[in-house]
Amino acid sequence: MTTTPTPSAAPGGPRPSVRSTVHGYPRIGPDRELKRACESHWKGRTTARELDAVAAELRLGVYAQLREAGVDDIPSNTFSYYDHVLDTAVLFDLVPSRFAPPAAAPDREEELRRYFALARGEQGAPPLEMTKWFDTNYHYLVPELSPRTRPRLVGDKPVAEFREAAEAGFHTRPVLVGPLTFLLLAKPADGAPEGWEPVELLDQLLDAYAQLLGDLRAAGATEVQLDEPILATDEGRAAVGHLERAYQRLGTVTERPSLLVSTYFGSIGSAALRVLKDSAVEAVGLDLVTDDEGVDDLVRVSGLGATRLVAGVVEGRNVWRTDVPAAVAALGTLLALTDELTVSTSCSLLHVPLDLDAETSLAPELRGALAFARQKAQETALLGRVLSEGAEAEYTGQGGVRPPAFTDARVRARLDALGPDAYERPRERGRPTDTPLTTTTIGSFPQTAELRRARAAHRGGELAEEAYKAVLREEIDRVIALQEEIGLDVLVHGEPERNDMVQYFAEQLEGYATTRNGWVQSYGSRCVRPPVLFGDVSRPAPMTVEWTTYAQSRTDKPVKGMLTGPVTMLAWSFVRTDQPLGETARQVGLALRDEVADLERAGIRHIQVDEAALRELLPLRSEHRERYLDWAVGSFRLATSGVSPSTTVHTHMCYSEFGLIVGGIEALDADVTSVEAARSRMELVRDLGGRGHKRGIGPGVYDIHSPRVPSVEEIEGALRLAVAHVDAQNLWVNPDCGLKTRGYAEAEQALRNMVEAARRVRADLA
Ligand code: MET
Ligand SMILES: [Zn+2]
Repeated sequence: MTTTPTPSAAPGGPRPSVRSTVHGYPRIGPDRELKRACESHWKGRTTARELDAVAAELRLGVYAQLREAGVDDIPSNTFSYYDHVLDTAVLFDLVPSRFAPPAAAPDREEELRRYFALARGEQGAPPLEMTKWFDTNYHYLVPELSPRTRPRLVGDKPVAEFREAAEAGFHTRPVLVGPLTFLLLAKPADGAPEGWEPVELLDQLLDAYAQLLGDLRAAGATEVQLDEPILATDEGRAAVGHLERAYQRLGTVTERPSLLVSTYFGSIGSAALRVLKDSAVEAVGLDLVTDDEGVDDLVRVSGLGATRLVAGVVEGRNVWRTDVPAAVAALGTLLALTDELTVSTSCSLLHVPLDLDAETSLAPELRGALAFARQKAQETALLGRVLSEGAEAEYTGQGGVRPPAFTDARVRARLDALGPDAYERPRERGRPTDTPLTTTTIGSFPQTAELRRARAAHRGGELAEEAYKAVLREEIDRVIALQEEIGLDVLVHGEPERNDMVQYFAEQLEGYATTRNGWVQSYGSRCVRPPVLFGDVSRPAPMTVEWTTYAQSRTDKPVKGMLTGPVTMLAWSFVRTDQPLGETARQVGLALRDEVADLERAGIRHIQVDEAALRELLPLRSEHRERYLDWAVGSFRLATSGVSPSTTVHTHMCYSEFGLIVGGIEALDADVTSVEAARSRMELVRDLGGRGHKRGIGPGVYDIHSPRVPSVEEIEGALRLAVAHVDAQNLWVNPDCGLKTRGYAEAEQALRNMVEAARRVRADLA
């Protein structure tokens, strides 16, 4: 390997002083301690003090780990019991009125109870809505604001955590959600006047932030980080006026720490960058990984001058090792565009697992290409040392992160040989059924404790393969019998063999690896283990045929096969970055196409390919969307277009805000599309109806996210609304998502009510 000469601001001059930091760090603990501690507190098994003690230990563990990694500037207030946006709302007293106000002097028990009630709901008060944090799989709680909301500083979490760290010997940089991002992510509360927007509270909120900055300074903080990822979206970029006002105001606070405005998940454009450069803000953090435009923006504003650049060159939300020589070279270019530089991650490390050292069973070649949060912290520290101390010797051998063995010539040859007809089904293919309002479900049935135990025992080697399979077959028998008895039209096998809709397939596909301990927070105490898509993907053997055909053998009614689509397989995995995502999606599409063909050959007439995450991966900026939808749709069509015209292709999505991708949904060309519509009053049905959608549509008629059983009348109402917009022959009747998180008692009753409602509406049509 060739060693890149270490750059310095002035060739031959003194080395620049470059520091290192990270924007944030995983909070869940090495062994998901936070999950366990929260869940046992919710069950009433531990006191607030006991929970607080676990949390304090986790925080100090993070600081110690970052120091040990060699990171110079350590962030604090990156911890949260549930979500950092929720923390911000509570900090500034932005709590909807349906939650009882706190007692005059609430004790800690009461304080935490109220906090978790916002996240999880309580008697008579449903929780705040939860939605995806930008284009990640982390979910935040959406603040509800109205013109009557009065932001004021009522909490001290950032100050308390700063002090706690200081007492333990760590001088930290408190991290706050920035005011602009907070307001643009909030929504108007029910009853707010039409057209009113939360950003109208900006000035009042800034006063509260100003007070907080003063408090932090008084506690000894010298720098504060304000996260403004909203600037990577169209909406944020359009709000430069507000941005200017916000940082103008915060800049004038007399006794304050210096301000780092950190942006991530994409470039922010030169207009926003110029505003920040010209403001009183001392440092700006830029994501230089997600797209190529960050450096261009810097050039366009002629560099940052005296404003310090916190350069996000270490990828914060994927798991690949940094190509250190390439990063050193990139940082060299940046040194010409700023007087002062700090090396950082592209975003918070919240989105990657904690420590690669906890993985013992990954193949060594793959392991050598990976870095989790702790390793990424070490990388930023190393980059800082290389630039300021010339520690080149430390990184010999840290380039070339991807061994060539991960490519598969057969996969590439097969894809190259495909013509355009591989992506097309005939336009004329008749109706999937003769009945209007065909009833079905989305795929999974309740995952009982017994099933989970059997799966764990099978994994642990205590339950032999055949015995495990017998348990699964028994479960399928029961699910099929139940559906027949309830009177559903298109049945499913219930997915009892799947731990997770992505991991199940990742375990069986070539090119994918799964981790033992690679947990990442998804929401609250819920963590997921995204698999790693590292190489060319192919399907060595059928993945679902055994279970689907077994189910079909138990009934005369059609059984629908269930697969997870290419985009969702990518969205909920860590994906290789050495080729465009679209290319990787096509490989997954091809592997699924093989599975679809095998299902069809085995006599399965309905095949569903779930694209639950189609909306999630939609680029944050509209200019990138057409290209995305192009490859997303292409990979789905590759997976599904090999079937005969008489096979019914279904797809499923679980979001309600589809406005932006209605065209994409149409382009998938599925025969039946089921969507989450229960909570959005069938807006999508109207949208599609308005566009003259010709294929089947199954707007979810009830919300499976709640244990509540919907009444027949309620479902009937939803269906009557739907038939007003969609031809009844095209209307399918189903819940809004899979039933795996529900119990049998409620799932069964809800399905009975659903089938009865469909019968009533059908009878009226006749
Ligand atoms: N087929 C899957 C299920 O029913 C789809 C879930 S979408 C998150 O569980
Ligand atoms: Zn779903």
